[in-house]
Amino acid sequence: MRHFLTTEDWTKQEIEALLEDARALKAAPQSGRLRGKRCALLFFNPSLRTRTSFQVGIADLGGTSVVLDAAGTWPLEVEPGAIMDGEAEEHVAEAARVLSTYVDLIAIRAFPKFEDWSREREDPILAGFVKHATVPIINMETIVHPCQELAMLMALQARHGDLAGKNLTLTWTYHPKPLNTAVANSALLAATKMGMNVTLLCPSAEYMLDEKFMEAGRGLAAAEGASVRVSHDIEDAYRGADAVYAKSWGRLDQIGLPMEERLTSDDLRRFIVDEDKMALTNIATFSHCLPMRRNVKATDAVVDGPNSLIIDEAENRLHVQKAVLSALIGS
Ligand SMILES: CC(=O)N[C@@H](CCCN)C(=O)O
Ligand SMILES: NC(=O)OP(=O)(O)O
Repeated sequence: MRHFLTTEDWTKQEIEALLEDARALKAAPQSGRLRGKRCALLFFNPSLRTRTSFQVGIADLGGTSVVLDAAGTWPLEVEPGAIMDGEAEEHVAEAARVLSTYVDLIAIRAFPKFEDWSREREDPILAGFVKHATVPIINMETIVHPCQELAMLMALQARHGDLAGKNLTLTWTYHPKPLNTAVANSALLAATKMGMNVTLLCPSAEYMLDEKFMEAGRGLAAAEGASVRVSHDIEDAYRGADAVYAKSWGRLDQIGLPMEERLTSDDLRRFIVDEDKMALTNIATFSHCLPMRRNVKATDAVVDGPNSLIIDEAENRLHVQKAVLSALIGS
């Protein structure tokens, strides 16, 4: 039995095969590959794209899905051995095993709570389901977002062809709230796996991603003869980029502090993706996972410009997830 938890568990050839199948599914959306199959989609956080594209995609393949919003199910405990005298009414040991008797696959979205990174970086909710469920698990975004990775790669390949040797600048952007690092971790993993040279642009060393993802990215890049570098210099990081990917994230060293102590300096609004910065690039494409605050993360001119891939990438979520579902439980 195979899961889709992180692309780190899938070889480059397997990722290429998923992308190839996604293109086939885009051309011929309907099939009976999931006939008789039932999927549970469990959301601990909001979603527009993931929720819709999974439900529609499962229907396209002849399967059925049930969406469970965590707010509408029982508060869940995931710690092994917990004395459950707090908020949680149910342990993942039961939740995962019971769901496994009803459905053929469980997909989970569970962002870190940004309370204790040393624990959250182990992805405890997803790990709890993997441990106790007896059906395949798909990660719909936890500390990585592998479905977004595939959608990003599909959009980049459609525009750039072979991605090997192309330069991707992954830029941090301002956002009023400290956001999850999952999509940034994932953009790094996906791009390096395909042999792109990644420049990670962020304001200072405090904004670095978790070293385990940096190390993984460096390893993947090295295997493809590509590179990962970090820059805190906006002009330097944009120069020569073929693709710009934007994401905001909160400082890992501030996780657990009260929100009023985690405010981002207004000065960092200058990291917005705008036409002046894009003019430094090699006529780069622009993308972002969405949802996106316009004129905070990127200007309207960039978002609505001819090199913006945001809608293509979002559409691709449907196609790539159908390929993943087919690979895990399809006939
Ligand atoms: C506003 C917010 O929390 N955005 C999330 C959503 C990512 C895509 N699902 C983030 O930027 O991490
Ligand atoms: N990009 C993405 O995962 O979108 P949603 O959060 O709307 O699902």
